[in-house]
Amino acid sequence: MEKIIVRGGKRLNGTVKVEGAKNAVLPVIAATLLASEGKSVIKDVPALSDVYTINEVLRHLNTDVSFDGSQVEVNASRELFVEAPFEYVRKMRASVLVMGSLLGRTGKARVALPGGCAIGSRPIDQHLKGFEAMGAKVKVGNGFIEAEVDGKLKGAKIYLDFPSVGATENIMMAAALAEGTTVLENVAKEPEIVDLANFLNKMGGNVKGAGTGTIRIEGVERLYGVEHTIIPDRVEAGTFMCAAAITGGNVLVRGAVPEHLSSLIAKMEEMGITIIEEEDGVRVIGPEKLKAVDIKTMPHPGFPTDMQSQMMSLLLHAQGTSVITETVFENRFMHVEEFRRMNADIKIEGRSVIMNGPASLQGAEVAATDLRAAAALTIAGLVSEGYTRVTELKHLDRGYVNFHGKLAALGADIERISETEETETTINNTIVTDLNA
Ligand SMILES: CC(=O)N[C@H]1[C@@H](OP(=O)(O)OP(=O)(O)OC[C@H]2O[C@@H](n3ccc(=O)[nH]c3=O)[C@H](O)[C@@H]2O)O[C@H](CO)[C@@H](O)[C@@H]1O
Ligand SMILES: C=C(OP(=O)(O)O)C(=O)O
Repeated sequence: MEKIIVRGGKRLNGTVKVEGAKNAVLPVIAATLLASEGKSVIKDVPALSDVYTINEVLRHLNTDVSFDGSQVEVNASRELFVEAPFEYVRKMRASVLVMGSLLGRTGKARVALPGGCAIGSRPIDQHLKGFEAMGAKVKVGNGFIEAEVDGKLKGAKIYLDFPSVGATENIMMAAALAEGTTVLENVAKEPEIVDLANFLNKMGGNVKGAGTGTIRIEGVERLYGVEHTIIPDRVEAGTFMCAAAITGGNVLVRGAVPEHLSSLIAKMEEMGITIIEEEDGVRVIGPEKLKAVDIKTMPHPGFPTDMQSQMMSLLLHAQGTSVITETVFENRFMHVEEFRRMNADIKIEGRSVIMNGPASLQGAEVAATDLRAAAALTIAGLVSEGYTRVTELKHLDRGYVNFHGKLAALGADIERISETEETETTINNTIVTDLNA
């Protein structure tokens, strides 16, 4: 097992470059299944475990997929298999995103039921409602969801009960090859939805309105493999912005797109952090003291739930009482107990967390409960007394490429080691005193 060891007290300075967005690349790779002719070439793909998983799912569906660490190429021109088994869906819930493409292209999909996860129960009823409205018969049994349509899916008017990102994407992909027009209302407006729509349109699709509350998809006969570059990861960018700010540092987050980060930037400015939009990214200059603020997570353009735990680290370090209310997922506070292990003054009340800062954070061994918690605990470690060890890094690797390396390049005192290395270091008595501090 590996862990990150970080010693607090260093200011971050310099430039960090963000990768392509995990939450954009996963649906785009799923959408390559729609191309019955030609090869899809996807650029700026981050080397994340989730990308390896979705590539495996596609290979299992009878496509040829190559990945050189930054570019994915998919040839989906052969007849597709239609089943995504539990071994993939268990590893990564976003595997359900192949359902819309499979249904649109072949008229059939069989995907293992995703089940709950550490941040909530995460049902997919809105995805299925959309497929049914387009004429698919949906059956759930033996741990699988099966959807099938006689002939082709038919365009329909679909209203989502909640602007679900995954449901919007899955239905867009299914509708791209349906007969007629689909009008999808109350949809998610995230930048990743716009990236998917751009990809579908390049493939020969006809998708309008992505980024607004209503998306209109005119089904087409056929889609083709094309080249596409993934948008920068706004959550990775936001994570480094928090890391820079908490240390009172001065960091240029290269590739960060300010329009994708407007709610985070607004909150950071309220906290007294200087944000400068530069030509190639966003510069963050942390103040000596951070001001407390309240935050409520919401669908885009509201404050993103995927930045909630990193912001919690920052607010624990701020002067005064802050409240974070989580409205997107019903159980995304598992990291609160881990922050308590670091001496945080923090309590949960219903869907809110109340923090009294500034906490005198202390290094401790803490376990990541999801990918953003892994980053958040590391960020808290940057300003904690002594050493913080973050374990369960399989979560971190789902969403961050070389996280510790990028922080180290900015001046953090941080390394990633295996358990055995720590024992050896301890035996060699190099940092043993500090590690036990
Ligand atoms: C791979 C990817 O892009 N993941 C992102 C995506 O997840 P994901 O697409 O799973 O998130 P959704 O927007 O679908 O989920 C938001 C809320 O809607 C609920 N819901 C969703 C679908 C449904 O059919 N029924 C239902 O009740 C969920 O349980 C959750 O409470 O958007 C989330 C919300 O911004 C982000 O945190 C994730 O990082
Ligand atoms: C919750 C997240 O991702 P996923 O939907 O893939 O679990 C995330 O990226 O923070």
